Amino acid sequence: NESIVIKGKRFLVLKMIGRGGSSKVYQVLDQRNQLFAVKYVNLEEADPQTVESYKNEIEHLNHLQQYSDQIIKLYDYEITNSYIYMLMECGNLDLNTWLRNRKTVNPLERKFYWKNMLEAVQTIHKHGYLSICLELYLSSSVTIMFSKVPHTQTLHSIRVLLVFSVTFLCVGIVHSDLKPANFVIVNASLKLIDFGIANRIQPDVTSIMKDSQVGTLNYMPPEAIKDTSSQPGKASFKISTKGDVWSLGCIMYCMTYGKTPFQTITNQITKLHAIIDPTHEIEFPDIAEKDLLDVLKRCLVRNPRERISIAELLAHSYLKLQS
Ligand SMILES: CN1CCC(Oc2ccc(-c3[nH]nc4cccc(OCC5CCCCC5)c34)cc2)CC1
Repeated sequence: NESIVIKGKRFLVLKMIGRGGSSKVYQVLDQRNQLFAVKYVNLEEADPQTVESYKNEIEHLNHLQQYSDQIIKLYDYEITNSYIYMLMECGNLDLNTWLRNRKTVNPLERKFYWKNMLEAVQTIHKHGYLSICLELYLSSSVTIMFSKVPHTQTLHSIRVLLVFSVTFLCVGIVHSDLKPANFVIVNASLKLIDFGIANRIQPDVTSIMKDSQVGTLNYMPPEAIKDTSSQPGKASFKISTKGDVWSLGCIMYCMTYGKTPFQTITNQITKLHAIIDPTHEIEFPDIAEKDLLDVLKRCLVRNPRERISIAELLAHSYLKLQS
């Protein structure tokens, strides 16, 4: 077996976990026989935008470590002009594979995984770009308030910061491509492994397209399809945190009914129309857990403004541990 050296530490490669265009994820052992996941990105053929997207993802992942245990741990990383190595926490199984292998889901396990997913997504919404820039703006304006600099200079710099923060307000701080393959089971809880910034990672070559869920429409919110203002590949400001609520609702729908709401529609165009068509009623077969039924119905509301929020979902009676 080959080995990898990251920041002077040697790791033994056990197997490849998954691969994307220019990236691969390996399961490795360190000298103390600790298990890690290493994400390797080959930058030789990567264009500057791709390189930037990876650096962006590392920055985000590094920044979010401190806020929640539901974000995969990033222990170290090494960036050169030709490659990136990210030393991360290794999970047992991604949620997509887990869902495919499980016919029935234990209701308590489902409830626990739901809480983990909500906490992970709330973390990237709360501590994404938006809050960094607001914190910057607020802290700087407070310092200016108490400093002795002449007013004209002060007002000018507040204006600059205001423009800066408003611009960031428009740039999505949401994942906007959530699906089960973005979550991994580590011991008994779910953790988010990427933020939809860098290119997709598929499982190892043996598993074909369907496993990696790359480009699946099954979790896409209606507003992302209707949003004509965004060019392909551009983060559109119309996508809000509510888009992630729709995607999480689709994941939970799958954990409840064994399939996503529009999975039976195989033609991709027909599927897109169904997702945005208000007359296409999503079926909610009756289940014992009435609270869960309510959660699903409130997540899968086509109008993002009427859709339930992450904060309301975390306060929802479904997550109370009475049952
Ligand atoms: C199909 N087969 C795959 C291996 C194994 O499942 C996983 C094990 C570990 C993990 C993982 N841990 N830390 C991880 C840190 C980053 C990325 C990670 O995966 C990336 C990508 C791997 C393919 C599936 C989608 C996620 C990471 C993830 C899947 C068993 C099922």
